[in-house]
Amino acid sequence: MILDDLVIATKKRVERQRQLTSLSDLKKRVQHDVTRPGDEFMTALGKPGLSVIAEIKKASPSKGQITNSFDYLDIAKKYAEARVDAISVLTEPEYFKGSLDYLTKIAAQVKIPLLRKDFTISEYMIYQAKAARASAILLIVAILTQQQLEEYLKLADELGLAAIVETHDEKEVKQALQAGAQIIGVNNRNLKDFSVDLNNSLQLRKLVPENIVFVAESGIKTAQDLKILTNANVDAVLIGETLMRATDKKACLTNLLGEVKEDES
Ligand SMILES: O=C(O)c1ccccc1NCC(=O)[C@H](O)[C@H](O)COP(=O)(O)O
Repeated sequence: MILDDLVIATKKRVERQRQLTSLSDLKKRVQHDVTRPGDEFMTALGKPGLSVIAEIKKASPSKGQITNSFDYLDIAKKYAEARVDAISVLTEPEYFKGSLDYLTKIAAQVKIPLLRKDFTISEYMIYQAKAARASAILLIVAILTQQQLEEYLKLADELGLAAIVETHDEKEVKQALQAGAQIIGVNNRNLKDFSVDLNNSLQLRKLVPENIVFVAESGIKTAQDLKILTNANVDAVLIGETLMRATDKKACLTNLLGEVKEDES
């Protein structure tokens, strides 16, 4: 499965990075940083009404290269102008053509909570996220043991970072809740065959208590999709490809959110 390949590639990448910057050096870099950007991320996603996390990604395993026009700073500024609630930045280089450097540079210019979207497999990557000025990290249940999930949630909290705990099915939602996740994401993309089904979010929403922030991820393309998810009491949506392919990102967001905003007002 693609997740296995992503984990192997990530382990190799982190090993190479450790040769350049040790974990103890990374820890020193963040030791005096007492900010808690995760709190803003949490507030942004949990506010009344539907919140939007807009994603910045150049490529993906399911779609290959998504766009040739990839001025990530300009895209982040456009998202900020459109008043999205948070931005997700792919930092995985091999399959998504991302970079942690993109996140650091965006954080320096755009004052919106940032999710480091990567395949977190070690505490090293959580310290990296803090040093890069992320507000939140992604923890994918399918690639972690229960013990890792709990330890990484605790470490993220100690560093003032929020965490989206990503799930795909009922069993994983239960694992996320048991680990104490405060934000649960449901990925609508089946990572075995890449098919997308919004019903996955609709079904699993029922298993997540109201006090936990619920994020629907992947395959969101139309205003009707957003309306359905809003009616199902989803707190936030993560939208990638649809926005990356839009030449006018602000107009695309306005169109997507049109009916939802009308209903909220
Ligand atoms: O998108 C993929 O091909 C993919 C494959 C393997 C692991 C993760 C993958 N995608 C990451 C994501 O979760 C999406 O980037 C995110 O949910 C946005 O999805 P979309 O709006 O469909 O671009």
